[in-house]
Amino acid sequence: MMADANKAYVGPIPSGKKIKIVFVIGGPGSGKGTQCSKIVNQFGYTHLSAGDLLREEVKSNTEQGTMIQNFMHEGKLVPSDVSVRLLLKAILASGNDKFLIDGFPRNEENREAYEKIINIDPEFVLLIDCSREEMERRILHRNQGRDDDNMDTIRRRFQVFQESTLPVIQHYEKMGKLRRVDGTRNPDMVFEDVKAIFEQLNTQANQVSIAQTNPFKRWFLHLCCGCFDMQDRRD
Ligand SMILES: Nc1ncnc2c1ncn2[C@@H]1O[C@H](COP(=O)(O)OP(=O)(O)OP(=O)(O)O)[C@@H](O)[C@H]1O
Ligand SMILES: Nc1ccn([C@@H]2O[C@H](COP(=O)(O)O)[C@@H](O)[C@H]2O)c(=O)n1
Repeated sequence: MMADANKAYVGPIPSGKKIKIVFVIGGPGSGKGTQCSKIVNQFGYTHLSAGDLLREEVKSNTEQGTMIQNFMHEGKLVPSDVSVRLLLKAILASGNDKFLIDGFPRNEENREAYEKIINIDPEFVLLIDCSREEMERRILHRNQGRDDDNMDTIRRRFQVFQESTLPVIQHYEKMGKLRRVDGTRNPDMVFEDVKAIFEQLNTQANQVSIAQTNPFKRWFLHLCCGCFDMQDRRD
């Protein structure tokens, strides 16, 4: 049997480390990767694409790589412990403390395995909403030589999205964690909405840290927010 590094023990994440996770989900070709690059440039996250990590693993020529290739070729989801361990390994290898996890969780099994193995509550889940016709058109024009960008596999990937990913979306919606953007527009317009969501997260984080560290600034912030409130009411 060939040596298989990914079956080796990985983790856990050191308990004192504060790590921020944002999940980015959406149908195949909805523009997840495209928006993630823009978020990375503007907000300094590390982009981890579950699909890219799996594609890398396929190249490793291991038994696990061949198993993954078979799942991907059919547009099916790879067993969750495999994708979660690849994600964990990538998080541990990175020096960063904030991650966009793109294309994950794709089903309830992914979500449960993540909660068992990584268990860092996502700040929020960004859903890029797009019509099926538009996603299909984009994938067929993508031209990146992906083995799964053919009509048969695309059909299967859409089916997986409908049957397996929608319950995950509903789960996060119930928890108040879902942030939905209309992904049918051009990439810059979509990013305007995405940017506003990340800016809001930064504002909340700043207010929390100010409140935690400095009572004078907390009082000042309270005063300013009060003034802005009054300004809003006057307008
Ligand atoms: N808003 C957009 N408008 C038009 N084309 C787009 C838009 N966003 C992305 N694209 C193009 O559509 C194709 C798919 O985009 P991308 O790879 O970002 O999607 P994805 O959701 O990551 O796909 P997959 O799930 O299949 O990996 C790419 O060729 C990309 O350049
Ligand atoms: N959580 C995941 C993510 C992806 N896969 C497999 O990879 C294929 C391509 O994914 P993209 O996000 O790059 O479109 C996908 O069709 C699955 O076969 C997975 O199993 N689990």
